[in-house]
Amino acid sequence: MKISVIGTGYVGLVTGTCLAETGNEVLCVDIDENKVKKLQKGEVPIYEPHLDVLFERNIKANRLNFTTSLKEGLEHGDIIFLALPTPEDEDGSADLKYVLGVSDDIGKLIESYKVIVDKSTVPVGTADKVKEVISKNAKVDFDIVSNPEFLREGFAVDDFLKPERIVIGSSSERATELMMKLYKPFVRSGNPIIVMDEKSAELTKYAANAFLATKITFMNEIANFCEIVGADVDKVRAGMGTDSRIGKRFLFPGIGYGGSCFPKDVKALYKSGKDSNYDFGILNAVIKVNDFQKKILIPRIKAFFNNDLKGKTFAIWGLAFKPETDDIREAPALYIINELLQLGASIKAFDPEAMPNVKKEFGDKVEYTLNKDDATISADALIICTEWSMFRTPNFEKLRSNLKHPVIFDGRNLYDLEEIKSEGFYYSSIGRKTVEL
Ligand SMILES: NC(=O)C1=CN([C@@H]2O[C@H](COP(=O)(O)OP(=O)(O)OC[C@H]3O[C@@H](n4cnc5c(N)ncnc54)[C@H](O)[C@@H]3O)[C@@H](O)[C@H]2O)C=CC1
Ligand SMILES: O=C(O)[C@H]1O[C@H](OP(=O)(O)OP(=O)(O)OC[C@H]2O[C@@H](n3ccc(=O)[nH]c3=O)[C@H](O)[C@@H]2O)[C@H](O)[C@@H](O)[C@@H]1O
Repeated sequence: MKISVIGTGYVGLVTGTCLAETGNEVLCVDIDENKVKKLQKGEVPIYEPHLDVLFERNIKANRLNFTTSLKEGLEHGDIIFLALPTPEDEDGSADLKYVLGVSDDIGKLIESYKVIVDKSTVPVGTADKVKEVISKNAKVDFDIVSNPEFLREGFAVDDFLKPERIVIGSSSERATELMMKLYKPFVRSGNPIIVMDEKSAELTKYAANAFLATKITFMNEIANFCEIVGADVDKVRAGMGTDSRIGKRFLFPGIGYGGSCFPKDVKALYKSGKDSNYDFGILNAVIKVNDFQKKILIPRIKAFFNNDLKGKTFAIWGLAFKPETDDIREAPALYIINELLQLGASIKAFDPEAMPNVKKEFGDKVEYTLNKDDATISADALIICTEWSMFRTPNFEKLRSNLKHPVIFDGRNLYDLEEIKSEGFYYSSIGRKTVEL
């Protein structure tokens, strides 16, 4: 089939590449000329495991192409995916200017029947708005489909190629049929394509993200309470997660959820509720707790150093909002770095993928090191913000000799308490007893 994807961010690029992989002819459109030039040369602008291999294969097969021309994109595809940003607006709602702006152009440019598929995360009612905007100028038939994307960064290719489910919101038989045909190769494993109305599809996406963010936040509060009463959250997690109604996944406490989606989507759903005179009390609490959790290590670090961080140096391991990505949007590490810099401390940071992105934001205010060990040389303490595998088994002897004090603040609970005690570290983690020196 002939497919166009408008927007070559995370979702657009993965969607375009994976749809080309199943034999479709894909043309991706982006407004960013530099990005398109790089993509045309075969450069993948994001770090995402396995994407490069698929990308190269499909470019070589001439099934995957890029342009800056929306007109060209609309001429090419029978199905047009919108993978445009829906960032947080000032009042917390999802900003629809990209989606509705492109829709307006689509209305003016389409010359034959098209299925316009919204893959961006958008509030309930957006499909109707898109339809209205396109209808203003369109001289031909078109259908709107809401097809939210559930991929996780770091596992995006696998999630797209082998989805647990595909949600299609459509009220047109013709469009639904085309979408079913397009997605057939992706559901060989028997996982379902769930067809519903557009509004339910739009809400499914927000409900899924908000539920997962709530699950994490609930565990963060349980972890905080564990510390107060002397329980161990790892044990509580194991005890809870084995109940299949609860499940083991997304129960890991830490320094708050980050990323390009959970923070903005929870806020957008809360705001949608408010706009409909519904007070999502639970989401309000999730937002507040997560803001608190992101900085939970700061008072501990201050207390350890007698409230005087001026002139102290901290090593930070992990800057990305989670492992296997270079994405730093809403990463807890950024909040911690900001606070520490304001308190007069210096930072030596290491992340296997995200350092160039952090450099764009913090410039030379942060020192970036070539490897994890260099970050710890002469630092007063180590702070762990992202659970990259390479941080799980450090050479503790080297770490002790590099650091000025054998002190670790771990926002991701990487180490066993007994082991770290026998290695002679002060160790503060989340929801577990502090190991004293
Ligand atoms: N990043 C993720 O893991 C996931 C994101 N989503 C949702 O998907 C949507 C897109 O997210 P990302 O891919 O992360 O966005 P992104 O911000 O990484 O990329 C968006 C792309 O759209 C391009 N763009 C902006 N205006 C344009 C225009 N007028 N014409 C053509 N291109 C234009 C930008 O240049 C950029 O390359 C959002 O609604 C997001 O919530 C959904 C699931 C996963
Ligand atoms: O809409 C989106 O963009 C996507 O948002 C999330 O995916 P992603 O943001 O890539 O990352 P997650 O793996 O969900 O992690 C989000 C945050 O939660 C944190 N987290 C996750 C799991 C956990 O147990 N504990 C925890 O603190 C992570 O560290 C990270 O900061 C969802 O998992 C995807 O299904 C969804 O498509």
